[in-house]
Amino acid sequence: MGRKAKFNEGEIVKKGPGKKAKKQKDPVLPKSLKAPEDSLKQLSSRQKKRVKKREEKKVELLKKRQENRKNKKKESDEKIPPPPQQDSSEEDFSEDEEMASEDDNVKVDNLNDLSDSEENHSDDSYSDEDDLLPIEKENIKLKKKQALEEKEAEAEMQLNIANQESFKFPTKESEEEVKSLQDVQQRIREIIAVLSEFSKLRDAEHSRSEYIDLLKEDLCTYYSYNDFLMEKLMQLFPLSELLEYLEASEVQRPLTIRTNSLKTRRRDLAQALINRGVNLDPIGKWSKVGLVVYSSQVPVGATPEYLGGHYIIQGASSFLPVMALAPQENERILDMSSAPGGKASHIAALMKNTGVLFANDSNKDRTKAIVGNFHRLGVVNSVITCMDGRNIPKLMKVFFDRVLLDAPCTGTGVVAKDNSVKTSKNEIDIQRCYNLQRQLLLAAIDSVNAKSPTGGYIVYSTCSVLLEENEWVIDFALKKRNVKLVDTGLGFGTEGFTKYRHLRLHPTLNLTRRFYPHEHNMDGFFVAKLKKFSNVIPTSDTSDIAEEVEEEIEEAHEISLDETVGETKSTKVEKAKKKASLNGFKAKGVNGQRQFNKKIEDQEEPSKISWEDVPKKTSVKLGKKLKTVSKKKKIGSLKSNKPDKKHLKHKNVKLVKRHNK
Ligand SMILES: C[S@@+](CC[C@H](N)C(=O)[O-])C[C@H]1O[C@@H](n2cnc3c(N)ncnc32)[C@H](O)[C@@H]1O
Repeated sequence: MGRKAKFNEGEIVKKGPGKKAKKQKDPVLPKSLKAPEDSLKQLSSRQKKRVKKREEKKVELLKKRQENRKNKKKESDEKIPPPPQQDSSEEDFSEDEEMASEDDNVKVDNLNDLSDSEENHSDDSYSDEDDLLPIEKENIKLKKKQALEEKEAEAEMQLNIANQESFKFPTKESEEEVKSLQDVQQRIREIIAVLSEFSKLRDAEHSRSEYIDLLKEDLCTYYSYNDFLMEKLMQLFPLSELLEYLEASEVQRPLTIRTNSLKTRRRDLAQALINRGVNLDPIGKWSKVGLVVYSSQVPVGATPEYLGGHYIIQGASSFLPVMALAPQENERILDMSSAPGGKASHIAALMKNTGVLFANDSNKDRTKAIVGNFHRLGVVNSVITCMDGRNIPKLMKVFFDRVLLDAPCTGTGVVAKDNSVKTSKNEIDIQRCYNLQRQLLLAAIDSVNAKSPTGGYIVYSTCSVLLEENEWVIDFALKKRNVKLVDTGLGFGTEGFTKYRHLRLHPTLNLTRRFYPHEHNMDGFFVAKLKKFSNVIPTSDTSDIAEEVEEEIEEAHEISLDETVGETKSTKVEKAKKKASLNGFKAKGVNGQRQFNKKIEDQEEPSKISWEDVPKKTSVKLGKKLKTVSKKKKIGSLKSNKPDKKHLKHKNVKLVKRHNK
């Protein structure tokens, strides 16, 4: 293929021109790429001088070495007579010695020339830099800059450490001094630094809780939260993350819109809005309908596209519960608390206006907003109702394929939108919320048909970050109804809590998802997806594994008291306990948990439960306490995920057994 280039022209002896070669000359390397014949020609006058200097030095060095060698030989010839025979190793040794002495000389020379060589070195680097490409020069500059920055950072860190060490716990007098916000911020950092290495940096006179109280006080001052909410947040997040969360909550989330797929496609909508001077992008890979708006020359809530119902302004987090619900065409779906209809219209779009969508809200005024939005967005498969969601199962029990409960909540996840949340919430508000949320969730579950061929799902969501309104509500439902948690299918989000301080929640709560402003650039949000596996509502005396465990222990105890069987009391009880632990429950703690559950169930009206009420470990005591255990059985179950039938079957077996005995 083609002619071969001959870059080694000098070496090749031509055998004679070929046919082609006669017509055309062989290709040769262009002059610009060829190595310069006389490299000195290319050097500047300064470089030439330096090269000359180096050459001279080399020659001098060589001369010195030769002289040294000659002198040595002379000395050795005069002093030591040559040995008659030398073996090779000795020869090597003398040679080594010679080499070493030579090296020493060189070293001495080098040492003498140190200042010189340093000069040379800098000269060399200078000349090297001269030869470098611009990009390489830039690289060197960048490296120098980086090194400088590292040095500065190190110095700053040392300064911080020095500051940390000098942090003094404030006295009452110093506390009274008026401080700027900057001072408060600085002290927040200092306290966090002390808390991170408490044993080393603490003031021995002050306890950890004193430091934490001081930190809480400063955080409340700096971020304008009330004491109650700040304490809740401090319990939720590790300190380092807490600061990130608080900072992110100060900033509004990006403006996002959802394409109404009933009327247009995202691509067409984006083009139309770009033409109007809207700077936007797809929201992310996780949504096919979301767009994030960076800037706009027109009000996004008043464009012809908006008025024509091609999109709705909706926070990114609001997409999530509907995506988790995954509505199907021709289903019967209920949005239990749907005003102003943002999520409900998304559900209608995914149903492609088929089936029936019940959009309910207890607030009459707010339902008007649902009507308006549905008109604008072209939702035609809906029935808008205004009733207390808790009453829906009375009218439509086991009726829906899917239910969304986007529950009323404290809104602690959306402080960036509504600053008043920071200071307006207290314990009573939270209790009021979670009591209503629990009742609504049970009603939502009771409205769903477990036998739905396509569904049987309930999605629960809130825009709160508090555990009491999220995992705790779900944990309650898991105990009260025949539902189990399933994957939300969202593919991202932080796992829900299964442990919180000394509270232990159902292990599957890790399937729920939390969303945070500092992690996901969304409002604080919670999503859980439940699957109903039986339409039977467990009654209060329906038992569960934990109860069975207690029964077994009780039974064993009764038997041992009767002394009808050969086995001793202790062995019977031990056997039962073993069986219990095999069932996955420890006998210890069950009773305590039960008492705690009862307290929750009794809370129809808001009342104060502090986390300290949660029992850590309460052992089931045998003997006198047995009566109390059996009384409590009537109150409720610890976990009612088991279908009733199975349980009753089990009970029957047990009754027969007892009868036989
Ligand atoms: C978080 S908002 C719902 C937002 C709505 N899902 C959306 O995306 O547009 C909670 C709603 O619950 C309603 N609500 C409060 N108590 C209710 C109850 N007992 N039954 C039904 N809805 C209730 C409120 O009126 C409020 O509109």
